[in-house]
Amino acid sequence: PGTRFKTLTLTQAVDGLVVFLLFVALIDVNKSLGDELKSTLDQEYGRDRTEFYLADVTSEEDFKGVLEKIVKTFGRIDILCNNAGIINEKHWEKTIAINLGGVVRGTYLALEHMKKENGGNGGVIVNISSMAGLGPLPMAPIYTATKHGVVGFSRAMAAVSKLANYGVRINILCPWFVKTNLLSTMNSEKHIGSFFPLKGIAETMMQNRGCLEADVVAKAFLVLVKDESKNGDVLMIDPDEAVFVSFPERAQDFSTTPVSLE
Ligand SMILES: NC(=O)C1=CN([C@@H]2O[C@H](COP(=O)(O)OP(=O)(O)OC[C@H]3O[C@@H](n4cnc5c(N)ncnc54)[C@H](O)[C@@H]3O)[C@@H](O)[C@H]2O)C=CC1
Ligand SMILES: CCCCCC(=O)CC\C=C/C=C/C=C/[C@@H](O)[C@@H](O)CCCC(=O)O
Repeated sequence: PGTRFKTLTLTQAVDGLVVFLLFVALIDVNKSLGDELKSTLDQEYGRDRTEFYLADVTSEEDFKGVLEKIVKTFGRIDILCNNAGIINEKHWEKTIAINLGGVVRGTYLALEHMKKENGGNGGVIVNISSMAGLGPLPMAPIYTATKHGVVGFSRAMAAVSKLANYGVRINILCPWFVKTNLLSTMNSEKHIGSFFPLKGIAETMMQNRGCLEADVVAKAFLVLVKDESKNGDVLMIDPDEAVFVSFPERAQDFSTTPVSLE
């Protein structure tokens, strides 16, 4: 949902994905972006390989209805990518509703169709977080919070799926800065609000280490889709490497410094 890379980069980005899959459903709240993307993919792969569905991931009715339409038409959901995301530190409730609420909703709704106890075929869900989901970005505390939430929620749901034998793997992708429309919103006070004076931090990070192309992110996505040993795994990708992140098994296993409460 909100699975949207720039038209050119999406064609490159999901090259392997569309070839790999029988059918790709594109879900987005932006009709013009969705129609444009479908048109590009039709030219690349033929008119019967993708379909665009207009939906707002913050709407239970929209999202539920679209997934039901997709399952009715194609019989199943094998892979879901919860990708919709924005940066808006001013209207932070909207950011939470999309970046975290949309991922929760998409995960729960898809599991109803995918989990084996419901007669589903199992499959894999990949939730798109960010490296800001692993370490705070000072210019975007709400964005940071939503991306940390995506990591925590998805890791917990992966444990649920394993314990409940859903047959659905749930993994997390944490990219560095990527050349997409989202980055343009970083430079506007309208989106960053009172943290706008700190935007130089992100600019310096990009100057020092560059930006990823969307097709590289898509290759990392396919690792999480194809490696059936991965469930609850967090793949971090930056301009130098793609690495699986290790977390302590328990909260108390983090490196700690004792404090006397006397
Ligand atoms: N661009 C970057 O530097 C990075 C992006 N990400 C994450 O990647 C994901 C994709 O973002 P990008 O492709 O970079 O940005 P983008 O702005 O190009 O794509 C986001 C898509 O989500 C859609 N969307 C927004 N609100 C929606 C809603 N309520 N319902 C349905 N669709 C909605 C937009 O219409 C757009 O097509 C986001 O979750 C973002 O946080 C993670 C790390 C870095
Ligand atoms: C608000 C902009 C979000 C843009 C889209 C992204 O999700 C990009 C995230 C990319 C990298 C995030 C890295 C975070 C690193 C933190 O652990 C910390 O190292 C940042 C410290 C920044 C500083 O003070 O130098």
